[in-house]
Amino acid sequence: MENNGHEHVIEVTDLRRVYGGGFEAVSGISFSVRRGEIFALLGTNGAGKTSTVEVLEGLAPPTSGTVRVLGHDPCTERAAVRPRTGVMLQEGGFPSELTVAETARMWAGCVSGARPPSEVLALVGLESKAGVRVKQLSGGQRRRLDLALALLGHPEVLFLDEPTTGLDVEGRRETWELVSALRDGGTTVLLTTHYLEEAENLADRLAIMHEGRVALTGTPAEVTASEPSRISFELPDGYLVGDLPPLGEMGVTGHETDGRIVRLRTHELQRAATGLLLWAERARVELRRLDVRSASLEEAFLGIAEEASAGRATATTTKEYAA
Ligand SMILES: Nc1ncnc2c1ncn2[C@@H]1O[C@H](COP(=O)(O)OP(=O)(O)OP(=O)(O)O)[C@@H](O)[C@H]1O
Repeated sequence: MENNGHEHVIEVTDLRRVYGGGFEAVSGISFSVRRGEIFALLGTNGAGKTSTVEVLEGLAPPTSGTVRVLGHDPCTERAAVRPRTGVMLQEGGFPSELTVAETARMWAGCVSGARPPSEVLALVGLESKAGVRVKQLSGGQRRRLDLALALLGHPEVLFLDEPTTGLDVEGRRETWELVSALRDGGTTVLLTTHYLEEAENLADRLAIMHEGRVALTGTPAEVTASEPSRISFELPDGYLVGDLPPLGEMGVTGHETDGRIVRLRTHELQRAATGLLLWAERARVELRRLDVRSASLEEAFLGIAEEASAGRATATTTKEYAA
C-alpha cells in the first residue's frame, strides 16, 4: 500500500466491469487514492463512474482486474472493509414513512460503534428536521440525510456518489465544507460528481473518465495546466491579424478569428499577454473586449470529450501526473 511515501488506501488495477448483456462499462482502469485525500471521479454521463464505485464499495465483483480498499478485496473480504467505510449511494431508498430521526436510529442499529444519530444530523444541518417524515424532505435534504447515514460509523474511507446533486448553492457549499473538514480530520474521500466546480474546489486529485476509461488523472492544477490558456480581444480598427507581432515569438501556439475577435491559445500566458499589451501600447491602440484567462477544469473536460469524439482518446492517450 506504500507508494512514493504515500499510503494508498484505495488501489484500482486494470479494473474491467462487463454487465450481463455483454456491455463493457469499465474498460481496464487504474488509479489509487492516498490516505487523507479527497479524490474525485469525474466524467460524462455513462462514463462508468458509478460502475467503478460500486466495485469499490463491494456491491459488485470486478469482471477482471483487482481492487483493494484498506488493503482488502471489498467484495470477498467485505467483513474486514465494510465497518471501516461509509457509503452514500445515489439513491438512499429509505422507508419514506419513517422520520429523519427514526431513519438515523434504525441505521445506527446496523453500524457497530455508531455515533449518536443526533450528532450526524447536526453535522449535515438536519437537526431541525428530526421529526419530519423522509417523504416530506426536499431532494437536497434527502441527500444530506444520505450523507449523515454514511457518517454514522466514523468511516476511515467515505464513498460519495454525486453528494451534492439536487442541493442549492448554499447546501452545496455547506457540504463542501463538511467534506473538507472530514478530510482534514483524516478521512479519505472518494466522490463522483458532475460538477466541475465541485472537483476544482474540493478534490486534492481527480480522474476524468470517458466511455469506461480514465483519460486524465492529477491534481486540479496539473489537469488544467495541460490545457492552453486563452487570450481574446477585438482587433483595433484598421488592423489585421498580420499586423500583430509574430505570434509564435510570443509563445502563442494557435489562434482563430471570429469576425474582428481574435482568440489566442498559449501555454505561456504571461509571456503572450505581455507581448500583446506591449505591442498595443506602442501602437497606441486599445484592445477592446480583452479577456485573459488560464484554462479551467471545464476546458480540460471538454477537451477530453472533443478528443474522444474525434477518435483520439484511447487508453494510450491517458495522461497521468504524480502517482
Ligand atoms: N445493470 C446494467 N446493465 C447494463 N448496462 C449498465 C448497467 N448499469 C449501467 N450500465 C451502463 O454502463 C455505463 C456506465 O454507467 P454508470 O452508471 O457507471 O456511469 P456513470 O459515469 O456513473 O454515469 P452518470 O454520470 O450518468 O451516473 C452506461 O452506459 C450504463 O448504461
